[in-house]
Amino acid sequence: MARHQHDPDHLHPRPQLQSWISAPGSKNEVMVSHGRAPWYGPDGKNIEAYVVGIAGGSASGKTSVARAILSALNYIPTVLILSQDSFYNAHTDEEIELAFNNDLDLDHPDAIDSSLFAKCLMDLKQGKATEIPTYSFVHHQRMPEKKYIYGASVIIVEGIMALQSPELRDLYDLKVFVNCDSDLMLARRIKRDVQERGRDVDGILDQYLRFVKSSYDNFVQPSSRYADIIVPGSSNQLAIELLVTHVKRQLDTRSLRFRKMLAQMGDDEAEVQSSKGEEHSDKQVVLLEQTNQLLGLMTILRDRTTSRGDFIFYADRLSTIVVEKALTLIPCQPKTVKTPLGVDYKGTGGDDQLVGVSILRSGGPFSHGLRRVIRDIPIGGMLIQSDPKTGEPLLLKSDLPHSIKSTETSGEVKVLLLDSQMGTGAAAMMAIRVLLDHGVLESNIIFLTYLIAKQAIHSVLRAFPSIHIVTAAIDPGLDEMHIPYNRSTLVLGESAGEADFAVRLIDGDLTTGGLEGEREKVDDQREGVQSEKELGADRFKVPIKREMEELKFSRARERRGDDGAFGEKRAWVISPGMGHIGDRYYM
Ligand SMILES: Nc1ncnc2c1ncn2[C@@H]1O[C@H](COP(=O)(O)OP(=O)(O)O)[C@@H](O)[C@H]1O
Ligand SMILES: Nc1ccn([C@@H]2O[C@H](COP(=O)(O)O)[C@@H](O)[C@H]2O)c(=O)n1
Repeated sequence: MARHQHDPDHLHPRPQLQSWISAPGSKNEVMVSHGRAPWYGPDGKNIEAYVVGIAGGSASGKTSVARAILSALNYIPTVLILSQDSFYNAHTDEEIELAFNNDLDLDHPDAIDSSLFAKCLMDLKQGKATEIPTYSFVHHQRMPEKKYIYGASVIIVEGIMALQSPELRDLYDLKVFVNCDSDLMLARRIKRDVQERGRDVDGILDQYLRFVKSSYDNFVQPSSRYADIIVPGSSNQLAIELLVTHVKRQLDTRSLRFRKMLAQMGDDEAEVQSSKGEEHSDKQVVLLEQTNQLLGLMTILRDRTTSRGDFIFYADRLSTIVVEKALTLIPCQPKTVKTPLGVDYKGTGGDDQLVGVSILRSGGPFSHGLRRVIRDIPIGGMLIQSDPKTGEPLLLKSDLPHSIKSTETSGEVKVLLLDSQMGTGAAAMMAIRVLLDHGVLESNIIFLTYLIAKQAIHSVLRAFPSIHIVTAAIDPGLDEMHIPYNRSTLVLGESAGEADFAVRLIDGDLTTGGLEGEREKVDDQREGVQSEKELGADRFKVPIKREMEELKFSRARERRGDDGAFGEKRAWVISPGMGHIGDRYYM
């Protein structure tokens, strides 16, 4: 049974449908819901997205079937409809003129850029980010802008030639053909093309008689032999329900209980490692030298009686030390400058390809440290939080620096990935997976943290053996806890102190009221240091608020004296640890 199917669903508010391509009449749609659960296994390897290919004649009802499936899968975090319409070839001026005279054959398989279509689909299926072209039926032309897409769990492909190319067929998990009466298709097409594509009836009929009909007979209809399921083009609710049941069943077999699996695997592996005497010897982990000065700092940070002001001051101080250490892992470029005396000085320069990515919100303190060391470094954010019921990490949003989002530069970028602590390693793994999906090289990722649970080292390095981890401390314990919560005042993302930014963003009182004000005052005192807001909070604010408006921050309620625990929330906590670093720093 599907993970969320029986959730009475204020926990999973109804997803938003958005059309993501601005060209008129675009059929591409993406459905985004509360967050994306791990799309990879504990080995860090992506589990492929489920792909449904839908073919059928023009106006047979392909898009309508795709949309019906999409709405029926409303508990799946990201479902994408990818239309073949986006992949029409770019045309020359002569071809455009022919098209306006209904003299261009746009119904031949060669009219579609099938290899680009297959490449984009392959990227998405493998969990990678991709860029989709946009096409205008009004201008008969491919548009200059491309659309960045990342993170679909289910992809529904639709197009008249969707089952035509063997390259595309190989990528589908399920092949569907929409079978519709020709007269009905023509009637629908006339109506649609007049209303949506700026055509006149004479032209539509001309084009139909010249190209559309013969293409249907010669290419489209014969491709129905590849279909697993034939769906009628009208009165098709029952067929769609059967289709959806099948897809749901397939998806259920892929669902994971990720964090628990990691915690258990970490335990086993840590035992094996200790028995071999290999604890922490891995050269990928850089533990700061345990000087008296560092131990003194850690003592203050671990002490439950440390005031919030002191906690912030010493956390900031420690983050700069960790950042400085991490920078020693990045090769320097030689750089010659002129001194004020006009003499050459042969020194070194920073790496232009270096960026920071903060796992929000716990990475916030590190962003401050990083900005103190490299003032103008681009810093992106990823909003990852825990599902309160399962403890699984959920990716709510990623806002990455341009150099990571661009396929041209992502292979060169070096990323300092920032989070206050790593408990099970689940949030860290998710963040690393996002970076890899964008083409960042594993060996170019350095994870910076104050504190890491021993087990997390094994979990993360087992999956991603080439990353580096720089930490101030390694703790032995990781305990599963069951924390009571009141359903109407749910706390999210507190497991092991890993990213829990959303909770603050969804509570108007906290973001606009007293506590935020207090934080602002602290930030104001730091010259040249970005506030939490500047570091990404605002960018995440609107969508999170909209999608999760029913969720409230229970701690705030607790402080206000509300009670009524409703259920239990699962969390993994590092021991002896530093407590909930996000809360101690921000609240
Ligand atoms: N099952 C159906 N019953 C009634 N009208 C439908 C049905 N499916 C599609 N249509 C209508 O037919 C037109 C074309 O449908 P669409 O799904 O866009 O076709 P395609 O994607 O195959 O070109 C639309 O106006 C749509 O409302
Ligand atoms: N510039 C273009 C490109 C394509 N067409 C027609 O679109 C039909 C396919 O789209 P459906 O949404 O109907 O599947 C195809 O039959 C082409 O003739 C067009 O008119 N102009």
